[in-house]
Amino acid sequence: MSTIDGLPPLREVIARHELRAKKQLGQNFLLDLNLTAKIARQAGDLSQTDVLEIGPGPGGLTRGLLAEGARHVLAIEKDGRALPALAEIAEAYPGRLTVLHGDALEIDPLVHLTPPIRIAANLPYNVGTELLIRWLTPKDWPPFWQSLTLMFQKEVAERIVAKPGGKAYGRLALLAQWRAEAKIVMALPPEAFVPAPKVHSAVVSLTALPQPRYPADPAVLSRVTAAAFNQRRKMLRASLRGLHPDIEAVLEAAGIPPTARAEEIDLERFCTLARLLAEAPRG
Ligand SMILES: C[S@@+](CC[C@H](N)C(=O)[O-])C[C@H]1O[C@@H](n2cnc3c(N)ncnc32)[C@H](O)[C@@H]1O
Repeated sequence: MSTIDGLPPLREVIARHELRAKKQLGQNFLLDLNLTAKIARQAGDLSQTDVLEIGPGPGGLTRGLLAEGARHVLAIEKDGRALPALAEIAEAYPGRLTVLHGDALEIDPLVHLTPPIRIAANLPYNVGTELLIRWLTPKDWPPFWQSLTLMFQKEVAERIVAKPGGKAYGRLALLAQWRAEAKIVMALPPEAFVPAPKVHSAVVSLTALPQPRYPADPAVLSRVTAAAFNQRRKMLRASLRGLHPDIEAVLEAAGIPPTARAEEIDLERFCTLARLLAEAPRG
């Protein structure tokens, strides 16, 4: 059977390299190359771009990214069993695929990448969320990446793009939307993966904004949103009491009713609150 890139079908690759999915590595593979090419297209024009891919596994998404014209893909994979399959792809795309064997949480990929850089990944959800938070909270902004195209459990994807007023809205939404444009671009049912996970999935696209949507000090904003959402059912005058001796006055100055709860407050008002707290003497 031929495939869109002329390499063997992924089912055959997996069988030949005995890549039985390991649960502890969160392995749910995408084997449909039309689907992986479609995900790769969501990452935008890749022809002049280096792509950082985390967790390539047998290489379904990697092949999608290369077939869609990525200038260079740097793939970091923890499971050594996947390396022979990835080496075959590297051979088919000379000079365009570099594979690093290791834990993406411990490797600094920057030395291997040339800007502009985009990131794409279908990762175990716990690793994905931790990396997302790191990518969204660098020391300086704009970050090293232009866009993130990431597969998440549907419920996590909904938390990233959530607007005020619902259960999904919280720190992750504020963090993502403060300095990036975040949207869900694809929904995938469990059967899209082998083996099928228990949950539905979605691809989230995040494009870095040149500067934050509203000015605020990142550390103060983080402190305010942590305090507000750690006790999300309390009124803000109670949950934020430790941040200022007269928190009610500061809330009112920010246009926030002191009796409101965190999930009712939009990003702009959280940023105003963070600015006022940064100016005011600490309680
Ligand atoms: C959900 S599978 C996806 C594989 C492939 N991208 C696909 O779409 O078919 C997640 C992949 O991430 C790898 N992985 C898990 N934890 C990792 C980590 N900390 N660093 C790098 N890769 C990791 C797994 O071995 C696995 O290959």
